[in-house]
Amino acid sequence: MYAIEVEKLSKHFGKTCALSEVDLSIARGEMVALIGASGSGKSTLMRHIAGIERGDTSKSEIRIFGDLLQKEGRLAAGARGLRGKTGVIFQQFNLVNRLPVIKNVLVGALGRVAGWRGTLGLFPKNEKILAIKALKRVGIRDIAWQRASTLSGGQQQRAAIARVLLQRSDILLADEPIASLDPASARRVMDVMADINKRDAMTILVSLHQVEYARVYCERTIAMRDGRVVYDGPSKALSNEFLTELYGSASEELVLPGELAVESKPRPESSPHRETSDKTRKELVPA
Ligand SMILES: Nc1ncnc2c1ncn2[C@@H]1O[C@H](COP(=O)(O)OP(=O)(O)OP(=O)(O)O)[C@@H](O)[C@H]1O
Repeated sequence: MYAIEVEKLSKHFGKTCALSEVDLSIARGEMVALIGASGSGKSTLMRHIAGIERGDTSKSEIRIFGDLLQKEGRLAAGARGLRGKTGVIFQQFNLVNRLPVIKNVLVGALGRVAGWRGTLGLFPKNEKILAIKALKRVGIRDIAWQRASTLSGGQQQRAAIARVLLQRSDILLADEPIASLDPASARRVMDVMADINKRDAMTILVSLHQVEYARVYCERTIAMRDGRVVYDGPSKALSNEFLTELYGSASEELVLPGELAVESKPRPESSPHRETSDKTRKELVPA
């Protein structure tokens, strides 16, 4: 059973072709990287899979766990329900800054809480307990009552992941979640996602600017260029030379600057990844 199936998806914004006949399928429980230079269509593709954008009216289809999300530019009748299966995190703007972290996480439970209670922020005790558990899971239990505006970028992303946990989504679409983070924070966020993928079998599609993270955390990478899928296969095959073949000089954008000091380090108990062997998993430390 595929978690995500995209068939012949095209999208134009005026004369700009953002997606051109994209075909892909992602199995339940996979963690797949989506890479591509700026403007290659990654965010647009994610928004379509999340059901917040509609494709062109050409012959296209998106299915979530076999159920139709959109077809030929129209959202399906069951699209609303399917959206609930998908949690989304972005590079920025994930949290309401003036609210404490726990309230931001509790937003994930809104679908289960009566409308008026949710509006007033009156969440039942069991949901609060679940929110605390989710924060513990992502390693930021101790800042549950801090205002979101005071969190570092990495902590904000982990809070956003906790919200997706509370939402009980089956799919996580993470749109450049580590683009503005320092390497250590980026690794922690990737570790948390890898852990959720492994232990909860959550299907994850994560767009990344730097291919090094794809090689370490995702067995499979889908690479896009100018709205098309130009590679779909093992991440380990994406050598810098191959990237140059795919992207020409734009490949520089996809590789961390400078030589990487690659050192093997035993991974923490809480952050293994099912599909990444100890041999291939390396610490990424810019030299
Ligand atoms: N709402 C929009 N209106 C007009 N053009 C858009 C819109 N959204 C995306 N585009 C265009 O579609 C193309 C693909 O954009 P998209 O944001 O999907 O790329 P991306 O790979 O996510 O880029 P980045 O890595 O910079 O976020 C770009 O040319 C972009 O300018």
